[in-house]
Amino acid sequence: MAGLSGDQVLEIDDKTEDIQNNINKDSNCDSNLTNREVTDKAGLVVRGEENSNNNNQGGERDMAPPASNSIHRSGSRPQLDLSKAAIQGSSEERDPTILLPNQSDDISHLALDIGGSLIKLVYFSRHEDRSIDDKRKKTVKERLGISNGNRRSYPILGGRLHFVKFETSKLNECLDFISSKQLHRGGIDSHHWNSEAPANENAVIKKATGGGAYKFADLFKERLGVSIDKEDEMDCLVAGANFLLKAIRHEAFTHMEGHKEFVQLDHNDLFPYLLVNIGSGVSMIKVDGDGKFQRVSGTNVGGGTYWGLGRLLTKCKSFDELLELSQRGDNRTIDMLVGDIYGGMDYSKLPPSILKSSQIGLSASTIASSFGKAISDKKELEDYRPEDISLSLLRMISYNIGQISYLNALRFGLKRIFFGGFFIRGHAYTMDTISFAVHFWSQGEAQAMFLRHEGFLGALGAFMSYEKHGLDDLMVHQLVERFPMGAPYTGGKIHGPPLGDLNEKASIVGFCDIWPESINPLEINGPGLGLSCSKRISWMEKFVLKGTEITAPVPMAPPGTTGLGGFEVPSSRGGTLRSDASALNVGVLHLVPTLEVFPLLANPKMYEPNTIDLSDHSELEYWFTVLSEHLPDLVDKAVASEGGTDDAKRRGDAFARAFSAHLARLMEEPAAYGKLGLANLLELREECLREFQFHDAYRSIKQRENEASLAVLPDLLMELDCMDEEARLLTLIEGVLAANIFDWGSRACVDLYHKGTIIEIYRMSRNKMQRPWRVDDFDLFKERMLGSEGKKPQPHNRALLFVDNSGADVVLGMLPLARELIRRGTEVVLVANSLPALNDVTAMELPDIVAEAAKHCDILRRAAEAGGLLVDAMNNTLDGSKENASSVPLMVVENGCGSPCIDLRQVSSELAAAAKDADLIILEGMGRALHTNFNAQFKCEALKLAMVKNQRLAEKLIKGKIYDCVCRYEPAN
Ligand SMILES: CC(C)(COP(=O)(O)O)[C@@H](O)C(=O)NCCC(=O)O
Ligand SMILES: [Mn+2]
Repeated sequence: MAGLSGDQVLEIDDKTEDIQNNINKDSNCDSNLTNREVTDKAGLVVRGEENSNNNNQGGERDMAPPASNSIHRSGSRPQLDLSKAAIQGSSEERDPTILLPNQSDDISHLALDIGGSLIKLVYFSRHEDRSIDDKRKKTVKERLGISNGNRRSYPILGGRLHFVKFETSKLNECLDFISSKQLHRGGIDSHHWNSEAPANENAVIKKATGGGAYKFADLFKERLGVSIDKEDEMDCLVAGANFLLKAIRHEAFTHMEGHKEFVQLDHNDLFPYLLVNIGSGVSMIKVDGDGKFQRVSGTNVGGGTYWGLGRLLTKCKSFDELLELSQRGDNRTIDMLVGDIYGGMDYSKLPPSILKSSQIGLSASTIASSFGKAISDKKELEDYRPEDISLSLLRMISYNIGQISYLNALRFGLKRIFFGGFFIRGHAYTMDTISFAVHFWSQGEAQAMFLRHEGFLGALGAFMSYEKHGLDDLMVHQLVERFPMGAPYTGGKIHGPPLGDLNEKASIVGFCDIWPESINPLEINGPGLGLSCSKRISWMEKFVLKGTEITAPVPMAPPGTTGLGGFEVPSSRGGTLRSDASALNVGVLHLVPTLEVFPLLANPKMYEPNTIDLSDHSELEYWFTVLSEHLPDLVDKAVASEGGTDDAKRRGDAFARAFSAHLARLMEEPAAYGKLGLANLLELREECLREFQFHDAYRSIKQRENEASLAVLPDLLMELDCMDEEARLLTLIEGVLAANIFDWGSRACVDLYHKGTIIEIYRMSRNKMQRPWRVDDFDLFKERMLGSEGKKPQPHNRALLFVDNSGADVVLGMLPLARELIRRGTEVVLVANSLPALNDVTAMELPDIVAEAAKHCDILRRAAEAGGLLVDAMNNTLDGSKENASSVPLMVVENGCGSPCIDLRQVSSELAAAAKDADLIILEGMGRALHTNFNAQFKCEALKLAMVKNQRLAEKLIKGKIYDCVCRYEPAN
């Protein structure tokens, strides 16, 4: 099959002479472009070592973006600064956007659920939109018919929803937290949460639910000057559950025998359901719709019973300790089992003369009576192991709740039962036990489902009770969940007193719990926490130290004996309980009202972006290893991109630890953060980099490759123009495939770059482009483009080109292809990332690249002018042509993501609008066309182009080998 073998590629260093061919090997043109000239023109050698040496000498500083590019977050309190406020656009518009040029801080809002054992906090931080409404955007908006009028008013441009909890006994820590984040300010009246803070702070009202909203109201007033507006607990639970079930894709899951599976819910068929909230006590609520519910039952035997009795019987100091203890327990020592009564025999195996009904089917290990053995044993409390007591209690309570729940579901004919409340704590054994009881009593007819945000239903509901926040009608695709470093380890713990020096760092508890999302880590010792410390840099040292303590959560030793003696044996033995059992599996919810489902997906409900299934453990292990091995190199690049300073090195180190910890966590529990695909892992890496303030690790590499490629573009275009249509189309597609080799995310490719210049590699790659490619639908595509038997087909109306990498990939691959389409009368929209990811080109960078290319090409220039990409229209035509007639436009839109892959369920509104009139999609690169969307079906024609730069993927996906190519053409669905 076609493609470069590893050996062939390795010849580059020795055989530079072999690649003296011109870019177009078949060209009849008398190109005078020699390899030497190319290299000189480009002036570039991309040998990795030379690169990083330069970087380490601080050579990159020049390339650093202007300061305004970095996200500024002041630690001081957000107060709206209305000075110089102005209406953007027409003031006659219905909800005109008001620009606050001097407003720089987040705006936060808070709701609480103050329960008997835990305080749950949901708070929202909103960022003012500081994106520049540049000319490109304006023209694109005009062309695509996007107006500000359809922008929602609340929240103006989204924000983030955070979830934190505290033990109620540590209320003061909670108050400190609220105070340090200034969450008690902002929002005056209880209805309009987006009203701004009044001068008189005493008027500030916060929504709260749970008993503590009454009990601690005075304390809130005294300490924070906040009045508590009490919300009905049931109302809140239901509102919270409804919001989660409708708005979060991977919220509900089943948990049977240690296996977690996310449930795809049909939002139109959600009601009715039974909501079982297990807090200190248990409420069972029949939910028929938004705000329509009835508390149908409950039980006083709940989480409080487990914790209360458990504390008395075992002397445990915390709920989590008690839960942990249960994992080493054996309940047979204390529970009376069927076998104990029947001499070790299953009830069903008793002789028929004794067995009245063989239908009961109780096994010898079934618990006949919880704690029943304690009656006959002549033992005292001290004679029982606390571990066994804890397990026996846990099973007793969980089974009981499962059973009562099922009976209530049966009573009202409800198909679905959702369990929430902090009793569950993501504890595998508890969930298995409840699931088992539901399954057992319903004889498999009913299934228990659990919620990832189990403990936050009430707090979320209280939050929803602020009117007009616009969250109630948010859709799944408008929410992006992110897992900052703090999230998996959130314990809601607050820092101790101000830190003097590094020796005190060990005393910080939960250091990483609260900084990443709303406090600029660089200011962690600054005013953000109300702490003052002159050693500004010390936070990172502390983090790094703390990071070494953050090992992957270690599973407890399997109890071995646990589990025997149930109705049957739940096979999950709580092995997934982490050492920090209170840790949350929830991230920060980013609310992005501008995200939309890509309108050209043939079947959005069935769409699954990921091609590789990471629930296959060997697959997960492989990608885990690949990403771990990439890490040192990535850290080098990231640190170099920030000038190689000591601060950058420390951040690089912390990033490596954070990302490794995430990987380890996911290896242990792949579904911890929702359903996991390769795209999520690759995105997590980019997010993690951003979290540590590395905004564009490959910036200088991208710039150099762009310059080198732009230098040879005119020659390439000249050669192309000498070809006939058919040869040109083939050369263009070859060009895209060949240039896709410039991928800094692939180990094999990076090794290659150490052996040659980009131009050498590019030529080599092109010369190896023999057809047929491993997946080769070129002839079909050619027929669609050029027609057959003399019939000229209708050109496409609009093509969306999802571009991938900077440098040769976009300049020598995708731009010439775009030019060909434009030449045929097709509007072209280049779709690029909103944020950097590896060496992918971004929508911000593209206009400059296009402008540079347009200097040498009239077709591109006219199209770019028409698409608003050229700010100053050039007067001189370069090819002497007088064709000044208007051209079809070339536009650039952002895709809404910052990852090497793309999930088409969540794209920018710009892209969704551009898709409206599109009849051709070209997806390019491994990330966008193979890892994701390889199997995606579209309503319009689709061309998927990529070079496979990973041996394993090549074997799995196309039964080929590394450097094989994919050209998949699919007609409209
Ligand atoms: C990150 C990538 C998807 C980027 O590929 P691209 O979309 O640029 O073609 C790809 O480089 C990749 O899958 N890399 C990891 C595997 C490896 O090192 O082989
Ligand atoms: Mn890429």
